[in-house]
Amino acid sequence: MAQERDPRITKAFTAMKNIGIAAQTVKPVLKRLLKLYDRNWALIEDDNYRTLADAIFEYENDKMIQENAAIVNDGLEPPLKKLNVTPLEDQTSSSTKDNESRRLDLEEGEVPLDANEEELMDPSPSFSKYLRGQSHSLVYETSIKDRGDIHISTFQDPTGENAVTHRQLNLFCAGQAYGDPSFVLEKRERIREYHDQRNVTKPTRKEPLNCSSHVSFPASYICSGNGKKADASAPELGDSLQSTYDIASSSCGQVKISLKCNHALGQSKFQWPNLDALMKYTESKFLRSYKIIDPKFSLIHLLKELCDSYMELTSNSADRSLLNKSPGDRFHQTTGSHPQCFETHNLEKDRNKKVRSSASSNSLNLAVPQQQRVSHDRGRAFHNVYDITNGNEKISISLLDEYGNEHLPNFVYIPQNIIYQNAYVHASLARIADEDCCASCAGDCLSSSVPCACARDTGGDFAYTREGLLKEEFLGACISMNEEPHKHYHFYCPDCPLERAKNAYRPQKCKGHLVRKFVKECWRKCRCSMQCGNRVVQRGITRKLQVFLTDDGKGWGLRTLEELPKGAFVCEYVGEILTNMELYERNNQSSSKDRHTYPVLLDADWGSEGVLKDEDALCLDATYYGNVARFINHRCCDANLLDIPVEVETPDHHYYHLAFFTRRKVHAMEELTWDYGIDFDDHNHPIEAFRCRCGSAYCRDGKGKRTKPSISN
Ligand SMILES: C[S@@+](CC[C@H](N)C(=O)[O-])C[C@H]1O[C@@H](n2cnc3c(N)ncnc32)[C@H](O)[C@@H]1O
Repeated sequence: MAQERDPRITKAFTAMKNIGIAAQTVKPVLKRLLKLYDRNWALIEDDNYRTLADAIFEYENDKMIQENAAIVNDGLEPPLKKLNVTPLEDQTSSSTKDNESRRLDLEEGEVPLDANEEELMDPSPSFSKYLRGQSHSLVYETSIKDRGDIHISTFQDPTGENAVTHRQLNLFCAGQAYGDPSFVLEKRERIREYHDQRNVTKPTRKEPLNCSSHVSFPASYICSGNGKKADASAPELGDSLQSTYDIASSSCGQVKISLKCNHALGQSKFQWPNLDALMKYTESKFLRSYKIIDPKFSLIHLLKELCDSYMELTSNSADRSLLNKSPGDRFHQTTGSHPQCFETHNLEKDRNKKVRSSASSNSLNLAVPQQQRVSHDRGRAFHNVYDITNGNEKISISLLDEYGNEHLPNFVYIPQNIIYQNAYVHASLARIADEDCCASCAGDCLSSSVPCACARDTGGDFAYTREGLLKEEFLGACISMNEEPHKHYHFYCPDCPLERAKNAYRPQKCKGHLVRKFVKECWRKCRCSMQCGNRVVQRGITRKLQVFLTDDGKGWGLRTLEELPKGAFVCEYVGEILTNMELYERNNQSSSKDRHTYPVLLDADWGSEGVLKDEDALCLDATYYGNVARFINHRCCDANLLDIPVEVETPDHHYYHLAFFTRRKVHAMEELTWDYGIDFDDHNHPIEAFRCRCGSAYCRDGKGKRTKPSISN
């Protein structure tokens, strides 16, 4: 005679079925719980079977981890570390000693078999479709700790709409280790709804079953398909109509960007999308709309950058007008003031520190950069320009005068060189011969097994690494030329345009021009894409930079706000392209105070052709029109930047780009400097040298030591 079923078993199975857990999954766990709790049903039934539900999830979680480990072990990867996971079985074992003698009513085959119980064993048609051939059938949640990162991976599908096999899930976890937050969240929500429906107050655990971390949701997880860690946390579910989803935050977490969704206004069956998919989807829309071509573009980075910029502004900005939020502002200020914020300085005290007065006045009355803010705080004026480039660069570059004692620089920001008047720049497609371009390349030239024609000028190998840095060997050779120019080849013009410009009637003998190494980038006639790794300088500034007022009397300077690796491109020296003659005339016309202190001679390959015509002897002047490089101060010998000639569109090298690369790793907030190559002893030079305040131990300006350092690292 069949034994009469305990109605409590049926009720437990029904409760679990209601939250999508199949009878066959409930059975082993319930069996163990009864054993563990000494058949105290009250503990199991409490909180509408909360304990049972939690135990099932933990049990499945343990199983998943073990299976993941098995799969990973099958492959080449080491097993995933399993942290703090104590199988339910283990926990029960201690109790079982006491309870061994107790009879278990819920034995194998004792799952209720009457009509209702039948249903428990054979779930709804849609659910059974999902279950076919599967050993498990519930909301899965996996919390795996691997090398310190918590990966969550879950799936659920009580409706059968998203059938994912257990095996597939495991592979997903092991192979990619990226989770889909939507599943975790939905499951979590369903459990909460389940308890809510029954008017349950905050659940209380009678006894911890397991010390596994999965019950509380980790604050962050690996969410992106490209392996980048994003700060994303489970939505706050406190309010049933609204969920908040943190998607990005500043480095220290003070500023966050969240998505808030009002379920009541959206679809009835709200589901959180997978963050990675959401980012990819938005990115593709974004790329289409704004034609962004940088292959490294990532929306999550953009959002993180927004958070960091927010912090930077609040930290660095002495200008309260930038920080003060009006009701119409898009952002709410959610953080407290950064410790560095609003540091106060005494104007009188600072005034004594100031050495240089502004050199900004000039007869051309050129535009002052827009967006400038000048504020007054406790008697002191601050300058804070949000973006001195006026949107001309892909990245904004701020200007900060913490002392409030300097005039704003007066120039027009240009992102690319412009010809002043007479300079002859041979930049036509017809001048680029086939051997000067890669007409049969596609995509990224750096990924081709045989370097293309564009690598010919750099000895058959590209100057850049795949990471967009200058190769060690190439950089080393350039550093050596810079440190010991006398050891390298110099070209001596038979009729030097430089000397001609100084004195057309009685030009002096050429002093020699160092023949320098060039980087050669792919250009328009090349068939590779704009994302080609051999196009770095032409893609413009990507590093976070800031113009600031130096505290050692050099005037404005440029610093990096982020750490820069060795060999990184920082910016190009941009200005007006003048002939040397034009520059000389400019100098003669201006008063000694207005002397052009921003010219650079483009003489790196003057030896390639015979006598240079005046219109071919070019230089760049950033006095009136220039980019951020005009703020880079000089440092004798051990500067952290190196200027390197770059051929983009002109193979003849009379005109070329001058690009700054880091000579070594540069720390965030370090001033960026380069050695102008000034001979402080040359008193006949048309431009009088400034008194050097570089602070280098190797300063050449009379007072410093004369030995040259080697700073190749
Ligand atoms: C290219 S600009 C650099 C930006 C400049 N500091 C400014 O405020 O616009 C060159 C001028 O900066 C100043 N400067 C650059 N390096 C210096 C140094 N090591 N010592 C003193 N003054 C320097 C000199 O006035 C020089 O003529």
